[in-house]
Amino acid sequence: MRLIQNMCTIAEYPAPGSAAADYCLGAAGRRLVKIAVVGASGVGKTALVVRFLTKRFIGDYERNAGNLYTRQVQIEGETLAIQVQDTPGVQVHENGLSCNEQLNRCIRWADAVVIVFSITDHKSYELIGQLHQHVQQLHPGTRLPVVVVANKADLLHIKQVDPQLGLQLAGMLGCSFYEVSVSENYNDVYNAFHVLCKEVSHRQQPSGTPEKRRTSLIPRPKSPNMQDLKRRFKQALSAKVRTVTSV
Ligand SMILES: Nc1nc2c(ncn2[C@@H]2O[C@H](COP(=O)(O)OP(=O)(O)OP(=O)(O)O)[C@@H](O)[C@H]2O)c(=O)[nH]1
Repeated sequence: MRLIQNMCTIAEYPAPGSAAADYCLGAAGRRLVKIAVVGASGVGKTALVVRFLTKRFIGDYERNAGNLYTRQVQIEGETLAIQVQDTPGVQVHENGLSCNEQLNRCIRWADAVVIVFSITDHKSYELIGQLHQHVQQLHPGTRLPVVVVANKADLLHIKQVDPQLGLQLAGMLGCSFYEVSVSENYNDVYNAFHVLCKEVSHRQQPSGTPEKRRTSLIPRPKSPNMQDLKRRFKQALSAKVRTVTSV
């Protein structure tokens, strides 16, 4: 991973708000979007992250240790700093999902999550629901933006999951869904991250942002009903005054 260009490996699971976590923000102090990529082992999480960051598909990776990468993206005219946390594959035990503290810390740190499964691995698909639930449990009181990604769409001849099922499940969970082939297509990968960044960016906008202020500066046409009401109110008042003075 050290050879990858255009991004920097910062640290493994930096604590939220730590100096390491903010390192790649740079002096520009850009708004930061933090994304965790989770899923079963071998589904292509590292390949997905690397593809998004470098546009390149690199076939083989050493087993993932959970690296954090950063890049800048343009979202609606604003340059945002994005940190992407790759994570080791989630393990499943008899009594369900097994997420270690590292992974939980990473999910808590994130503003948004990409849940990846492979269409060639039904077990990885079966994890989606539990993973989504786990993510939301670690963010009580908010609904974290999540995108479900079905990877390895190029391997149709050995598929175990119909991508349509992924779409349905994502819909039920209220998530966006992307079917991608990290090895063959960059655009779908980019779109999946882009939609997530956009959602986080919108959520981060405090009220009274430039966007809102700009619109409030545009003079609004006065409601004809209000005008009418005012006119009638004045008429009624002057009639009353006339009545009072005539007594
Ligand atoms: N054919 C094909 N192979 C892919 C695709 N994406 C990833 N792979 C391959 O799948 C294997 C696993 O990819 P990784 O990115 O290491 O998967 P991972 O989810 O990070 O795996 P862990 O680190 O074990 O959690 C590698 O051999 C990749 O080259 C894809 O879209 N198509």
